[in-house]
Amino acid sequence: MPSLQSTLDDEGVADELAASQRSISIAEFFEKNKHMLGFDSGARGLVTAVKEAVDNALDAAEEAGHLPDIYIEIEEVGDYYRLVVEDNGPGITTEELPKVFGKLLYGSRFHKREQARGQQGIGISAAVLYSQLTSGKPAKITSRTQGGEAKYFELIIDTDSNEPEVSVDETTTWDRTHGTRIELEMEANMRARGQLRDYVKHTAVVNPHARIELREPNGEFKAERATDQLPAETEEIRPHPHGVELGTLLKMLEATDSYSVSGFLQGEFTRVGTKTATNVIAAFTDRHYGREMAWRTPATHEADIEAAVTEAVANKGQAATDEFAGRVADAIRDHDRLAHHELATLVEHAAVATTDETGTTFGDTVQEKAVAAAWTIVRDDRTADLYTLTDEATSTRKDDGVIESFAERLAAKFDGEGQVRDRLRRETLEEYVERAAAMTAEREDVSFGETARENVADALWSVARTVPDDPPNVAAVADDRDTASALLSAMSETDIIAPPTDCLSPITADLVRSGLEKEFDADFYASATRDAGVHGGDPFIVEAGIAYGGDLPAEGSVELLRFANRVPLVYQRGACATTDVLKGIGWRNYGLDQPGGSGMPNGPAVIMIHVASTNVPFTSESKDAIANIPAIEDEIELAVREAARELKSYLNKRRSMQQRQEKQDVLGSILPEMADKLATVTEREELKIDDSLARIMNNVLVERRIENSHVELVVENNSGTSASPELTEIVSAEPTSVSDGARVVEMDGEWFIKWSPEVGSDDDSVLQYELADESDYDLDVTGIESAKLTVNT
Ligand SMILES: Nc1ncnc2c1ncn2[C@@H]1O[C@H](COP(=O)(O)OP(=O)(O)OP(=O)(O)O)[C@@H](O)[C@H]1O
Repeated sequence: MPSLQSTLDDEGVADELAASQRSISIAEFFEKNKHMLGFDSGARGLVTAVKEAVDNALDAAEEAGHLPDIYIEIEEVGDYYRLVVEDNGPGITTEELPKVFGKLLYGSRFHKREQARGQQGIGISAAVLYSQLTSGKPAKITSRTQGGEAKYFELIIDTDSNEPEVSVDETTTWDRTHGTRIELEMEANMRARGQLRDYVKHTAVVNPHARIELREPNGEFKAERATDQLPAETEEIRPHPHGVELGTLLKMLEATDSYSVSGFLQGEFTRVGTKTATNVIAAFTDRHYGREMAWRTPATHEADIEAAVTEAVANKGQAATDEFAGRVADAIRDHDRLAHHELATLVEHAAVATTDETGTTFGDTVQEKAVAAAWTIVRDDRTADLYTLTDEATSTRKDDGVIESFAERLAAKFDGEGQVRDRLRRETLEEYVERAAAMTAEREDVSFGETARENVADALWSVARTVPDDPPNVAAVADDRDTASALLSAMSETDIIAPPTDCLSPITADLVRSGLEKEFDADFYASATRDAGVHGGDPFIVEAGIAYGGDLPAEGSVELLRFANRVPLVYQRGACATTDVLKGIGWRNYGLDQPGGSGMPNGPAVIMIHVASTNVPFTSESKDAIANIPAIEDEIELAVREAARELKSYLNKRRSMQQRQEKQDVLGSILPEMADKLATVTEREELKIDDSLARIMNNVLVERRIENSHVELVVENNSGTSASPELTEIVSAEPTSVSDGARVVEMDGEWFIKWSPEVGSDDDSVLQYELADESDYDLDVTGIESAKLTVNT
């Protein structure tokens, strides 16, 4: 077939192409790109549909303050699978229901800054779309709001218009008093049963307040409620100034009712009050207008100032002129440094005071002339000033002559056109320093490196003054990208307290731990919850947990559990920021095996990571993986490292205990033989092995000595630190004369005598009592690791 080009000229091709252009409906687009929404295969499609429906069910129930009660059923019906998900949420009104299920990009959460599982308003309608595309059947929905009648709908999505097409709309009966039931038929298979089970099981782990039941062709799974406590209610918040993008800022500037930037900042952002707004505006003004250099005032030139001001003032009479000039000179002397606008204010005050004193007026023109005359003298000494500033800011190794010529060159830069007020932006100042330094380095054949240049620019900028000009108003900022960009930079460089976290509902470290304990039989658990960070104006919190040892499989790499807003992430583990961060950590430092020193660590461990945010940045609409956002990655790393440090100290301790035990075992087998030999050779009584072993091993030794009715428990501390063991002696007769500090409790004919002595290093403690009758003895010692304890009773 001939190509378009071979049959048509350029214009013809363009016309032909123009004729074939048409807009594409959202539903049509997703129909062709199902994989983006997680519906790329029958196996995966089923998992995604369950996930979307269950996430919505949990969101809805929690939002209405109900403890979620969710029922999931998957059944094979002919060529298709039927999925039913029921919840006890608030139900959906008759007006809303068709749009919720029959229109893509329709939802209640997209514009809210509040933690929720749903974000985009695509999930459930995409499942409806997938079901109708593969089975040709409509979605069947029952919903009932509290006190209302149950409604039954059948609908499909019209992919051309992205609008619901309702075929059945009637009243029905339903045993739930409120909630929603959705029934979808779709082409599917159970090949992803593992992922489906994992999703439901892990959802139960991080949502202990939910009751979830799953029935599928090959079995059942039931997660009963572990707590009646709903997660803390979240509040909607405004964006935080840190991390907002320029496009978003421009949109907000256009939409706001505020006139001033200060009002805008305080009204549209969280954590901005008057003080923070003032700080942001100062930084903004510095960027927008630049700062004014404040020169060291010429202390010895008072006479010159008076003369210059006098000369600038004409026809005001000798006495008034002298008074005015004197006042200006005095005021200048009172300042250590002076910027142009400060000089103008000071001259204005002198003019008013002189008028009060002498009755002669000094108007704007006279004041301007006086300012110009005095300013010439104030800035006249700037080479010396720049010399001192540079000398202080650079290393002492720099030669005086070098600094002098640098200062001269830098001072000359301030002679340029338009430099009347010595007002300049930071970039210009840096450029001046750069050029003067480069020239000095070249001419004097010395080095004037990057750090020295930066230090000099910093020193000069820190003595320069923020100008008093009003910042541009909101409309002016919105109109100009550069100005808006300056405001954005000012917002991000100003210290602002972290956003409130009541919009987030982290699992909390304790529940992360108990979630892991509930799910995995391990020897050790650790968890960490970080403070909130900000990304794109949205706050986020990262939590991490580690389970180690026990029944966890020792072979192969550790298991990673990923969660975002309490939703388990099932697919695309390799594309997730959590995986990348985990791979980048040097796990050998924390006691886990890591072949080659990078990549997933090996060992009997489960690592769980939860990112909670008002807007989790996913890599795609299917919400399978968290994007590589540096601020979030840093927090993931810190959370994981925090938990990993606990793991490390646990493993170190365990290792040293193992070594100790091995040593003790070896000694335990050698010592009796040696003692036996020694006793034979010396013909003396055999040594007490336990005592010697305890001393060699620096153990705490506990011995019972009985003489008639008198019983002693001797605690001998051979270790280098003090010990606080708890001893419980259980006897079958009533003890008397029990030594101080003991608690005696009788239970069913047995007496429990409990001591908690504090025994210093190399010291001992003797605990005693009397027993009139014959008795059994049973001693229990706690508070000391078994490898560091020898009990000889
Ligand atoms: N079971 C339900 N009970 C009550 N309201 C529901 C239920 N399911 C969905 N909704 C409402 O319908 C809206 C659309 O749901 P949908 O799954 O399409 O998007 P979402 O959950 O907001 O976002 P996402 O696309 O990220 O999942 C939700 O925002 C919610 O307001």
